[in-house]
Amino acid sequence: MIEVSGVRHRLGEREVLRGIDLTLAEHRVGVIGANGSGKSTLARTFNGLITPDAGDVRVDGLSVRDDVRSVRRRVGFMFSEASAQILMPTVAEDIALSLRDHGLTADEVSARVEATLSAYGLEGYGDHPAQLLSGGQKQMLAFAAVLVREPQVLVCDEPSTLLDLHNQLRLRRTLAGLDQQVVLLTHHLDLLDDFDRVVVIDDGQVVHDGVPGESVAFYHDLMEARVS
Ligand SMILES: Nc1ncnc2c1ncn2[C@@H]1O[C@H](COP(=O)(O)OP(=O)(O)OP(=O)(O)O)[C@@H](O)[C@H]1O
Repeated sequence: MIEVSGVRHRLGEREVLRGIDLTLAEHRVGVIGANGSGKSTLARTFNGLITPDAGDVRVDGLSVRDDVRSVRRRVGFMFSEASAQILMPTVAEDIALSLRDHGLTADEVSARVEATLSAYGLEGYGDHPAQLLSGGQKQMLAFAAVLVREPQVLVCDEPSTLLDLHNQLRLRRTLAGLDQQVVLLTHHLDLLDDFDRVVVIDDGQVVHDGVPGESVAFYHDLMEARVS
C-alpha cells in the first residue's frame, strides 16, 4: 500500500506537486494526465527517488524519509527511458545484476536469466550488447530486470512507448498476471481498461479519482476543453 500525505514539491521555479493526498491500496492503479502535469515527479516520490519538500510517502508503512533503502527494495521502478536503466554490457549480465543479492549459485542465476529472457521476448539475446537492442527491446529488458527482483510494488512510468503490438500485448498480459501491486503511468489509456482505479493528475493536483471508464472520460473532457 502506498500512502501519500500532503505532498508538495518544487522543481526549479515551479511547484510541480501542489498538495497530493492519496492512499493506493488497490492491486492495479493507473495514473494519467497531460504532459508536464506532475505524474513522473509523483511516481518518483513512491520509492524515494525524489524526497518531497513537504508531506510524506509511506510504502507498507515505511516512510521514504526514514526508510528509503527498505522502500527501494520493495518498490521496483521502471523508467520510460529504458537506456538509463541498463547498467551492464550484455543483456544476460544486466538481468544477472538484478539477482546479485539473492544468494543464488552461478548455475541458478544462469537458469533464472534464461527463463527471464524467454519470458520477455529476448530469447537468444543473452550475449547481445544491451545498448544495441532496439528501443522496444530495451524497454522489455528494463521490465525484465526490474521484475526478476520480485518487488512488492511495481511502478512503471510510460513503459510502452516504443513497444510493437506483440510486446504491448505481452506487457499487458504480464501486468495482468502480476501478484504485486502495479502503479502504471501511461498515455496509452487502453492499457488501463481492466485496472481497479485510475487517478487523474492535472497541474500537480489530483483532479479525478475513480474507475477507469469514468476517469478516462473525465480526462478526455478536460483535454477537449483545453483544445477548444
Ligand atoms: N529537474 C527539473 N527541473 C525543473 N523542472 C522540472 C524538472 N523535472 C521536471 N520538471 C518540470 O516539472 C513538470 C512536471 O514534470 P513531470 O515529468 O512530473 O510530468 P509528467 O506528468 O510525467 O509529464 P509527461 O506526461 O510529459 O511525462 C514539468 O513542467 C517539467 O518541465
